[in-house]
Amino acid sequence: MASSSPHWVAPVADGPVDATVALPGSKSMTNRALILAALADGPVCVHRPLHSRDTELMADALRALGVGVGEDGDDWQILPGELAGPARVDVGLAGTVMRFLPPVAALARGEVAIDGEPRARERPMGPIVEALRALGAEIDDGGRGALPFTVRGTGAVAGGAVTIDASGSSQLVSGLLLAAPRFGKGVEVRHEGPPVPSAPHLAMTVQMLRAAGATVETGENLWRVAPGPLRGGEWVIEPDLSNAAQFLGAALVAGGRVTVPDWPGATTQPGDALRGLLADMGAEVSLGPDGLTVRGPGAGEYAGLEADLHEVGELTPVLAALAALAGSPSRLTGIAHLRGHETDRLAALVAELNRLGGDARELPDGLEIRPRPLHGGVFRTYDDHRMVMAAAVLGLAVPGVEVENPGTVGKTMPDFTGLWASLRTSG
Ligand SMILES: O=C(O)C1=C[C@@H](OP(=O)(O)O)[C@@H](O)[C@H](O)C1
Ligand SMILES: C=C(OP(=O)(O)O)C(=O)O
Repeated sequence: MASSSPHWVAPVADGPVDATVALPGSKSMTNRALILAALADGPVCVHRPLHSRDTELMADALRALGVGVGEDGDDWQILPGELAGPARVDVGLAGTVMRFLPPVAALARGEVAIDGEPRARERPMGPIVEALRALGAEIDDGGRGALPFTVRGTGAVAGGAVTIDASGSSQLVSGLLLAAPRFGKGVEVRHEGPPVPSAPHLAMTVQMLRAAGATVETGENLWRVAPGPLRGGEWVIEPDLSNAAQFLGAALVAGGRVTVPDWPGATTQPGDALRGLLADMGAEVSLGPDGLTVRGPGAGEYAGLEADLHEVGELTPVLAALAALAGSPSRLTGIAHLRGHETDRLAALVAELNRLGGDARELPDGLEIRPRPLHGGVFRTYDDHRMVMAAAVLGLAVPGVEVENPGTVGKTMPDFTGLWASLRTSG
């Protein structure tokens, strides 16, 4: 996202925090609900959706294909229609749009041209393009196996069995599964290759498909979706628990308490793992009627983290910031696939932590971070919303952290700086 917004100086905590922070809806659930609604056989209301760049891009993409997406207050009303091109779809830098939309485009009649930001053209796409072709779709990608490409839909996809290597992104599987009830034969996806990351996101896909009425069977590295209707109705989107990381983390860095209300008792969101991860770092974590409460001791007073984050990779940037301010070293592993995220997150985190005087280094599949006294300076964000969030966490304890292009946080949290300011005043 090209932007020249001025730097944001991340506020330093002037004492322990004592805050309750209500979070916007989950990006992952909102964009799944939009896809399932677009393919449903009746109208759908999505309650408490996330309104952010990634979800607006999804809504616009579906509108371009002929789906009615209207606003009713904060809710989204979806009116499925006949899917048709010609259309142009901009995926921005949204992994969920670039992997979930092409299978829907393949169901449309007509041409759908799909492109995104320069970095989107570098993110893993080849396996889903190949899989869609094997399932009967026609896609012209100029042989690149990447964006941009044009899907030439006939109004139907045959479906059937396909084998892919989804080690680069779980979204390659989720995208195929979400549209599969509308494929003639449904789909059987088999993964072959190094392990697929982000297991909770795959569970979310399966759970939401079933909630919409689809028949889904799963095995080891195997997912089967039967052809059949998806029902209209209602979705209630949970708060985005991955975006809770920086707020709950503030309690560790500044000391004090942070509560996130409406924390679900059971969820497929990977952010739920924060309960265990922050407890491992020495936070006091309790889930009760008021939500999830985390109490922490302050920078330097909590432990580093030794964790395999393969299943919860999107938590890494904030956990890395916490690690840099911990009382002992950290080793975060299982996250080689983060090199294909919004930016190469392993390289970006090492570069920016070390620019502030930190001691971080890349491992083949992760990061090793040794706490050191940090100083202020410019923190580059590489069009990555979670780099802004990581910088904010550092800024609580380090004066003068100047965050470049803070507006990029709007990918999933347009009001991030406003909510961050509420940390210091609410309670
Ligand atoms: O399906 C989803 O909603 C997501 C899956 C994960 O992708 P990867 O498996 O590519 O890491 C995650 O990092 C991303 O933020 C959202
Ligand atoms: C990896 C992420 O996003 P995307 O959906 O673009 O893959 C993320 O939000 O951390």
